[in-house]
Parts: sequence; C-alpha cells; structure tokens
Amino acid sequence: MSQEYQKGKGKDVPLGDGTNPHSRSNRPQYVTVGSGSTSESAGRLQALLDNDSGYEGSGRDGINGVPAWNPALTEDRPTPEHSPMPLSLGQSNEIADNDRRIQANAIHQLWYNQHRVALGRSINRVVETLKSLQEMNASWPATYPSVQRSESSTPQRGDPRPGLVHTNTTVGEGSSISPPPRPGTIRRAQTSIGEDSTEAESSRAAEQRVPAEPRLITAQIAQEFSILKLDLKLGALNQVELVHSLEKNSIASLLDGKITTSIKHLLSLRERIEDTSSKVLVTGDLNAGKSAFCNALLRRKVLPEDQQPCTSIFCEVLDARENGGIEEVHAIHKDAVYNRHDESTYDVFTLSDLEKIVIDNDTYTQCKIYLQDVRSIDESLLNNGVVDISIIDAPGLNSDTTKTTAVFARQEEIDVVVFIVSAANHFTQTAKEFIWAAAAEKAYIFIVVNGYDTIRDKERCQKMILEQVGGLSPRTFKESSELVHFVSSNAIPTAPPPPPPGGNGGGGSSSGGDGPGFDDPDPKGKGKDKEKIQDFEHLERSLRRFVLEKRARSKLAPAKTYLVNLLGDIHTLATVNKDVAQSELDRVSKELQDLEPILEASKKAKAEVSDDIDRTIEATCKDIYGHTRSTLTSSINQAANDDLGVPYPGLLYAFDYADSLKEAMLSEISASVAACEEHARRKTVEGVNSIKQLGLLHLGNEYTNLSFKSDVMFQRKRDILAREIEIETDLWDFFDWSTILQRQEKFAGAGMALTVVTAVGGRMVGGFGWIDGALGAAKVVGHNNLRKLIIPGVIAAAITATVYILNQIPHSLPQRLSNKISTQLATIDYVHANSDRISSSVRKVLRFPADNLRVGLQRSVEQLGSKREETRKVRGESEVARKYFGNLINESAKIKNTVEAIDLEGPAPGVAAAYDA
Ligand SMILES: Nc1nc2c(ncn2[C@@H]2O[C@H](COP(=O)(O)OP(=O)(O)OP(=O)(O)O)[C@@H](O)[C@H]2O)c(=O)[nH]1
Repeated sequence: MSQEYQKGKGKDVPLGDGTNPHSRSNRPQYVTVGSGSTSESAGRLQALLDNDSGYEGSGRDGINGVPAWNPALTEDRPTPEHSPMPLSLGQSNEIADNDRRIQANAIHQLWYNQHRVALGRSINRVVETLKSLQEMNASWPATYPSVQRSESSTPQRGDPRPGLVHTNTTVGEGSSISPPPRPGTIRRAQTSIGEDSTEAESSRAAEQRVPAEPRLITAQIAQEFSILKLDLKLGALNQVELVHSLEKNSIASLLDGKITTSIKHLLSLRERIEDTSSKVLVTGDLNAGKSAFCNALLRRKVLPEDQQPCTSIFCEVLDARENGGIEEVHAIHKDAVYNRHDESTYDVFTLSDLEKIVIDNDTYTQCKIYLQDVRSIDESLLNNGVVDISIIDAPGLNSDTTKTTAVFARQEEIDVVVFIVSAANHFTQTAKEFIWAAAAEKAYIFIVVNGYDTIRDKERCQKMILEQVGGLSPRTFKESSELVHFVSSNAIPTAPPPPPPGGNGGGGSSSGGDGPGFDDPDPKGKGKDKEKIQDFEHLERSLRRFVLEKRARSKLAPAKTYLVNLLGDIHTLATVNKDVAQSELDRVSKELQDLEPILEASKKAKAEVSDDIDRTIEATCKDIYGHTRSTLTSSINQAANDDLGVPYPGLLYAFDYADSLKEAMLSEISASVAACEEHARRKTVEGVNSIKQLGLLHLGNEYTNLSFKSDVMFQRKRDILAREIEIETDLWDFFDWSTILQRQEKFAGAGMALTVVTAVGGRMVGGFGWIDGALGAAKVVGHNNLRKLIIPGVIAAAITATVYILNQIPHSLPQRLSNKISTQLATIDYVHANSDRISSSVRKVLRFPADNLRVGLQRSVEQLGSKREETRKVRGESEVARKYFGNLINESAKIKNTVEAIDLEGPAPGVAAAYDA
C-alpha cells in the first residue's frame, strides 16, 4: 500500500550546499543547517547518536531494554570553544545558533529513537503474540466476544465509541452497536436460531439443560473491543445477529482473518516508524477547502480550487529536491507501483497541467507533485530542515464510495491527519465515521475549520464545532487550542499559479517569505485580512509543532495508540477465553467424572447381560423341550384311553372304524403338538420381553426394539411328522387278546364259553394232549351221553366266544391301534424330533433380539469409550487453552504496560528549544 512512499525514504536532507554525509537509510536522521560545520559538543552528540542506532540499544534501565532517557541531555550548556580560528561576532553567533540547533536536533533524535525502538520491540512482541494466538485459534477455536441480543427495537446508541467501521456504510451503522448490557447475564455467543422472544421459554430451558459451550460474554466486553472487532455486514443482518448466526469455527476463522490484518498493519506501522519521513494527509468533505488549504500552506496556487468538486485523485506534494530539484508532476498509472526511476509507472506533466490530471480523471488515482518550496526553512512545512514531509491532498470524503474507501484505507499509512471541515457545514456523517476510524490508532487529529470568513456568528460556530470535536476525539478536544483552528484559507496570499510550459519552470519566489508576485496586494494584511493571516500563521506554527516538534507524537502515537488498543483487545479476548477454557475444563472434567462409572458399568453390564441372555435362552429352550417331550409322550400313550369321539359303526364297517380311529388319534397327537407350540410361543414372548427389558435397562433410549410377531412362529413345520405316518389295519388288530382277557371276567357266561373254547382251541392247536382230556371226560360222563353233548356244546361255546370277541372290537381296536401308532412314532423318534424342532425354533427366535442386544451393548461400550477419549482430548485442549490464555493475559498486560510507559505526551526535549521563537 505504501510502496510508492518507500522510495523517498533514503533521501538526505541537505541544506546549504545540499549534501549530507550521513546516509539516512539505517541511522537516525537529523540535519545540518547552515555551513554544516559542527562544534565539539555537536560532534559528541553525533557520536552518541551514531552509537544509538535504534534497535541495538545497549542500555539497561530504559523501556524495553532501551537506554533510559537522560534529562541532562536537554540541559542548556555553554557553547564549547571549538575553533582555533578567530571569528567575527556575527560568525560566532551564527555558529553558536547552528550548534544549538544541531544539539537540540540530536537530543530530540535520541529521545525519538528511544521511543521508536521501544515501540518497534513492542510491535515485534505483539506480532509474535498474535501469531501464537492464530495458532491457538486454529487448534482451539477462540470464543469471540459477542453481545447479548435484545429486542430489535432497542434504540441505537447515538454516540458510539471509536472503532473500525465499514467505510462505505453510512446508514444503520448504529445497529451494530450493542444494547446496554444486562448485568450478570451469561449467554452463549453462537446460538444460531430460535432466540427470538417467542421462543423465550424453551430457549431458557434449553440453556439450563445444555451449558455445553459457555460464552461468558457481556455486551460491555464486546463494546470494549476496537481493533479486533469483527466488522460483519451481510444483508439485513447486523453484526450482532450475524455473530449469533455463525458457527464457532466460522467466527474463529473470521478472527483469524482479523489477526492477519492486524499483523499486516503492525508490520506497516513498524515500517512507518522506521521511515523517517512524515506524511500529512489533508482530507475532509467535498469542497471543504482542502486544496485551498494546501495552497495556503505552500503559499503557492498549485492545486486546482473550484466551487465544484474537483480533486478526484490523491495529490502528494513533495519537495522538488526529491526529484533532483525539478518541479513536475508524476501521474501514477492505475495499479502501478510508483518508482521515480521507472517512467513506465507514471506519466510526467508540468505543474500547469495539474488541473487536467486532478479534475475528473479516470486514468490515474494518484500523483506526485514535486515542488520547490518558496518559503524559508523556518516557515516551511515541506522544507523544514528536520524531516521529509509530504502533504497529500485527498479527494473529498463524500465524493463517491470508492474514493471514500481509498481515503479511509490511506489514513492508516499516514502519520498526521489534517481534517478540513467546512465552518458552514460542520461534521457530516462520513466525516464523523472517518474520525472514529482514525481514532483507532491516532490519538490526535489536526482539525482545520475552514471558510471561517463566511460565518456571521463566529462564537456560536466555534462552540458547536468544539462540542462535536469533544464527542469525536476527546484527546484532540483536550488540546483544542493547539489542534483545532478556525481559518479562512483563501485569505492567505499565494504565489500565482505556475507559468505555462515554456516558462522558467520555477513557480514561485525562491527567496522565501511572502515576497513580490503574490496574489494578495496586501501581503501581510491589513484590517480583517490581517487577522485571518495571523490565525493561519498560528495554525501553521501549531501544525509545524504537531508535525515536527511533536513528531514523536504524530509519528509514534499511531503505533502506540494502535498497540494499546490492540493489546487491550488481546487482553479482553484472553480473559474471555481463559474463562471459557476454564468452564470448558470444568464441564468436561465433570463429564469425565460422570462418564467413567457409566463406561465401567456398561462394560460390566455387557458381560453380565450376555451371560444372562444365554442363561435365559437355555432355560427357556430346556423348559420347552421338556414340556413338549412329556406332553407328547403322554398324549401318544393316552391316545387309546381318550374319548376320541368316533362311534363304532358295527362289524361291517370295522375297517372304516379303524381308519377313523387312526385319524382321530393322529389328530389328537397333532393337537398336542400344537399345544406345545403354543406353549413355546408364550414362553418365547416372555423370553423376548425379558431381553427387551434388559435392553431398556442397560441401553435406555439407545435400545432398538425389534418388532416380534409370535404368530409367525411354527407356521410351516406344524404336523409334518404326524401326517407322514402310515399305519395299516390288519385283521388281528380287531382281536386284541390282552384286552379281551382283561374284560372276560366282567361277562361270566361268555367267560366260560371262552374258557372252553380257549381250552379246546388251545388243546387242538397245542397238539394231541386234548385227546387225553376227552378220554377222561368220556369216562366220567359215559360214552353215550358224551356223544350227545359234545357237538352242540362246542358249537355253542364257539358262537358265544365269537360274539364276545366281535363285541370287544370297540374296546380292543383303539388300544391295538394306539400301540401300533406309538410303536411307529417311536421308530421315527417323533417325540424328540418335535421337542427338538420346537425348542430349536424358540432358540433361533430368541437369539435374534439377544444378538441385537449384544450388538447394542457392544456399540454402547464403544460409544462411551470414544466419548471418553473425545472428552479427554477436549480436557487436554482446554487445559492447554486455559494455560495459554492465562499467559496471554499476563503477556498482553506486560506489553501494554511497556507501551503505555512510552511517554509521547510530555514536551519532546530538544527540538522545541531550537524552534521556539
Ligand atoms: N469563503 C471562503 N471560500 C473558500 C475558503 N477556502 C476555500 N474556499 C473556496 O471553496 C471552494 C472549494 O475549495 P477547494 O479548495 O477546491 O475545496 P476542496 O475541498 O479541495 O474540494 P474538492 O477537492 O473538490 O473536494 C473554492 O471555490 C474555494 O475558493 C475559505 O476559507 N473561505
């Protein structure tokens, strides 16, 4: 930004013969006035100055390691005898004056260097501090002070404190000013949405519940911010709303950008305090008389003046000696970096062409005007014999946005702001904004109230303007007799405009003073004009003092003010963030304290629940298996005894009867299988529920409940085994001897017959033994009787037995069939197969939620574990941050004390003595 200014840095300030043996690049600057011969004491000071080369100062007791100021240096000393040659009285006086001036300059330079070095070191320390803050901000996003939101109807603050404000925003600026703080309230800065009053209740509740990211910021703190204040303008949102709508990380990155800008600015400040030339920016509203004022200072009509807006580019007026003594204008190409030795960066014009370049020009944005000063070294500001000064005439502030922004940006690189305000119009809004912005780093602003001649009620005008100055820059107001001047620039006699090209090129008188050829027919003024000239001369003396004698103030004060403001911000930021880190630390420590037992319990629960589940499943399955087995066994065994509800249709349908019986028995068995399945289903539901209870107990809301439909169980495999059984009915199934014998006693006659038939049948079947029996009987009964009885008896007995057996079919057949079914089922291991099928199915069903619960428990343990790791990490980071910000509080306070100890306020030793008339 200031590159074009660097070129002038290395220039010596030759007086008299125009040569100076001391290069000004790396050593303190002062000038030799007159013949250039120095006395012994001046030589001593010169040597002292040479040793005090700035940053390498070897003193111990001073500020920041810089040698302490020795007041003895400022004492008046007798002029030492220095020349063996006898001199005339006039010559001696001249030499004595020169010596005194050199001494005074050197003393001032020493004093100046001491402060310069102290400030330079402080700048370095602050840059380092900011860099470390940037690093910390990257790893632990810093909390940015934000203000508490209140109702949008909060009245805007009428008189905001100085701060960095957006350059081209004139309306609604006040909206970014925070409302008065509500004492004692703590609020999160980055609560994004839903903070409006309609949600007040729930927001409050939420805040009480989740104090996760504490923001201990009050509006008060936010207002204290100046340099690092985030300048956020986006759509309709004001700064406060915007800060509230941003994520913590976004704010941290905005802060990062702000820090980068501050570092850049600090480096340019360092460059500026090391640069021995001074830049005076003359700015103000359109048509306030800036050009007229510059011309009056130069006593030459160089810059075009007009009632209409005319200055559209920055015009920097420099001493022609910086251009080899040639008066000319270098109009710098847009976007080019000015280099006097490289003509491709600018176009050369004569002074008389200036009007063309300055008025409504789009080709250039700035020009350098090299001018031979018509005034003497004691009067001139440009050619003052102490430091190189350039005067910059800027475009009117309220001309257009781009130009206004350029002026705002420019004020950061200049040392002294001379603000021209129209006596008739007072301070406009843009003017106020400019002064507020400038006040961030410049404690004092030189204010020229121009056009005072046009004011009738001068007293009222003075009173009103001074009141406004008091509000805008209290420090300037405090020294208003030196820094606020009411003048009429156009009343100052000036040399005529430069002659057109082809003339002698030297615009004005080189004799110095208000010589012949000036516009004003009454150079020193008479009557009213005399008063105006005196006022202006008073202004000039003040300005000279401000720029030269109080150079430290004008040159170093911006750096000091900026550092003090910045360090104040850093201190606030550090305090806030230390508190945030501390409360974050407390929060996570508490969280860890709570988390540890939960994690342990969770691990334990995981192991226990896993065993529990296994036991539950095993017990349930075992119970179901046992139940199914016993139920089916008894059902199969009892099949014959149960009332199957199958009527005996008679002998003719005995086979159908047998089929129906089989069917009924198998159905009975199937029914008991179904009953077992139903029992298993109930048990499964109980099992699933108990797993669910375990899940809810240990996982709470984290437990994912699986929907379980018990009716889907056993749908496919039911009865398959029972239906597969094939049982043939054969004839003997109808004659179940064991059943018949069991029942024979109940029926006596049939029993006798059956016994006979059995005996006879048995013997007949058994062999020839029955013949012996028959012979025995024949002997008793007699052969004839026997012959008569035997045949019908046998027949009757046979018939009786047959009838009896046939009658026993409904009783004997079921048993017989039941046995057959039982045998058949036993061969296919029906009972075990079904019990196993049902219990296996239950196991399978129970395992699903059980596995799900296990996974949930495992996940819960893992989540808690990683949460613990995360919390430990946050605790570690918070600890580091707390420590860092604690150190930052001390460090920033220490540097701030050092900077504040640099006294730029008191009278600067040395130079005053040389210049006080
Ligand atoms: N009465 C009176 N008129 C003045 C005074 N100073 C300047 N003027 C006149 O006011 C008009 C504007 O003066 P300029 O010096 O061009 O004002 P400026 O601020 O440089 O204007 P821009 O560069 O366009 O912003 C000119 O006509 C001047 O003659 C003053 O002290 N009293």
